[in-house]
Amino acid sequence: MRFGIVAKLALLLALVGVLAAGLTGFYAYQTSRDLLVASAKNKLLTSTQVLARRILLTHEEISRNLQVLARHPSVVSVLQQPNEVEAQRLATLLALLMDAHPSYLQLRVISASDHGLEQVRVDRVGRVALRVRGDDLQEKGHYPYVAETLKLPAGAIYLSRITINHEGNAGAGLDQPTLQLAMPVMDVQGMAIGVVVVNIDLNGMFALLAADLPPVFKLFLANGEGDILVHPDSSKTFGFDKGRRTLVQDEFAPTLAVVEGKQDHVVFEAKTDGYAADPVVAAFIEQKIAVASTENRLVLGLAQPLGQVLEESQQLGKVILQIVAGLCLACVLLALLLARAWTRPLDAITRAAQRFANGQQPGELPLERQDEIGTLARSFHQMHYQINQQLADLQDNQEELEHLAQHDMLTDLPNRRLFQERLEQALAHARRYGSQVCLLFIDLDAFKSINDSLGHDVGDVVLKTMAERMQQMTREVDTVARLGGDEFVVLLGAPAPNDHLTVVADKLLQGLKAPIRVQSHTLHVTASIGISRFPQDGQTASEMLINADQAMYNAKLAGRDGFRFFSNPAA
Ligand SMILES: Nc1nc2c(ncn2[C@@H]2O[C@H](COP(=O)(O)OP(=O)(O)OP(=O)(O)O)[C@@H](O)[C@H]2O)c(=O)[nH]1
Repeated sequence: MRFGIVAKLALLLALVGVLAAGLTGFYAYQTSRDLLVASAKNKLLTSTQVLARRILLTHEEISRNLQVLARHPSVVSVLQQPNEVEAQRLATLLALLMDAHPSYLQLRVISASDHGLEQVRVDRVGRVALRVRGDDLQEKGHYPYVAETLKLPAGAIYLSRITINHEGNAGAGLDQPTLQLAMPVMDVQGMAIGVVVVNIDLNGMFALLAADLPPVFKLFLANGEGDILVHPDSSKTFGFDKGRRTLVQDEFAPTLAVVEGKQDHVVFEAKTDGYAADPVVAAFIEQKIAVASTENRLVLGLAQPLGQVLEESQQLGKVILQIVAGLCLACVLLALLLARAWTRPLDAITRAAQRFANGQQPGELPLERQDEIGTLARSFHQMHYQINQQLADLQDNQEELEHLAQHDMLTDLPNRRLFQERLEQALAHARRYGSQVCLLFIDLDAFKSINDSLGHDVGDVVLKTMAERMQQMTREVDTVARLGGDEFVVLLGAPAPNDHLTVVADKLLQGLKAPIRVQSHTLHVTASIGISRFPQDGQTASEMLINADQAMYNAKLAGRDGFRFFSNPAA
């Protein structure tokens, strides 16, 4: 039972501790996880915005280059009066520009006349830019980047759709994701006489733009309708080129709001469709490009596997788990110690109660405590005191009862019952050791007349006085008893020869008849004594008493105020 309370209390405290530690750990882990995801989303959004800004800057740079070319005298000259010297100078310039910009696949100066004949064209072949000459130059007037650009005002930029380039003379850009930017070239009258066109290697450009992004960041690009143009899984790009559209909003549903222009950005956690096994955290933004074209919106996104984002939280989780385990252990130990400390005073009270139940002293109790345990201890102490007190009273009462059962109420002398016991003991002792027992039977003379003449109260005083005198005149080892009425007996504790007995009886007679003053009366009360001795006058207690009584009766017959020895008539 005692262990039960300790165990239960310890279990309860340990449970509370473990629960608190566990919940704290769980919320710490959950909060760190949420913070990491939120931080990853922020980082992704910022990186996507930086990337979009770079695209804008790249676009502006290309525009500036086209503007430089569109106004370049060599370009105007070649378009107005084609000549080889100027064409070669221009080709060299274009080659230099391509060397400086690795994402430029092709730079061309195309005439507005001659069905849009390519006047000067430089293609990228491997790592070098080479001029294309003669019959390899083609008529491009029917291509939108020529026809549409020629309609633009001076300095305006044409931006093509981003597509897979299937143009016959695309060179290195053939079957590659490409976009074309073009600008009209004006003569002094402001008439468009040709265009300058640059073909951009989309993959190359994005590889450069995204070069300093963390490798775990995956790049996504879609056009304004959501057609995926750049994707970690290249099979999902340019679906429209293969006759089936692959849309970014199909892969990441939250991007629909951006594609539809309802939001300029979204950040979310989502399951991917195959290129990564785990869910990802992603940020997508809309990037507008200031050109007169249907292709003036891009949807740009970056994604990072959630597992990689949470790597740090996994580490933290392990540390938290270790801390929680340590805390739990500490809680259990602390709970045990506390439970033991708290129940120790209760143990002391329980032990005290057990000792008390076994009749021992209860021992120390925590009486000085001011709490409920102290109250319990003090109550127990009080209860212990009262029970002891009652036991003592009971003992006293029992002793008193025993005394009453064995003593005469009036004189407080041993009564007949106690006297009988003592006489039997004395006889047994005498039988064993061959010693003597002497019994003096004393009866007051004419006591009845005192009662009758002076009243019972006076008679009582006489009886008490006689009893006191008998006790005073006998020794401690002797027993004086009142058998009833005015009959007393004296059992001598030590054997005495007959002459000594005579002295004792005489002394008693003399002592008893001394005057007694009661109220206004002076009484002279005598007594008669009969003596019986063991072994000669009787063998049993009743024989001894009867024979002493007989002897006393003889003393009465002889005139009272005297004593007689029992004389066996058969002897
Ligand atoms: N006051 C008083 N009287 C008692 C008590 N017990 C008995 N007596 C009386 O004691 C008297 C005893 O008288 P007895 O011994 O028979 O007669 P007696 O007058 O002494 O005459 P003898 O014995 O022949 O001398 C009776 O009257 C009883 O009523 C008692 O406790 N108190």
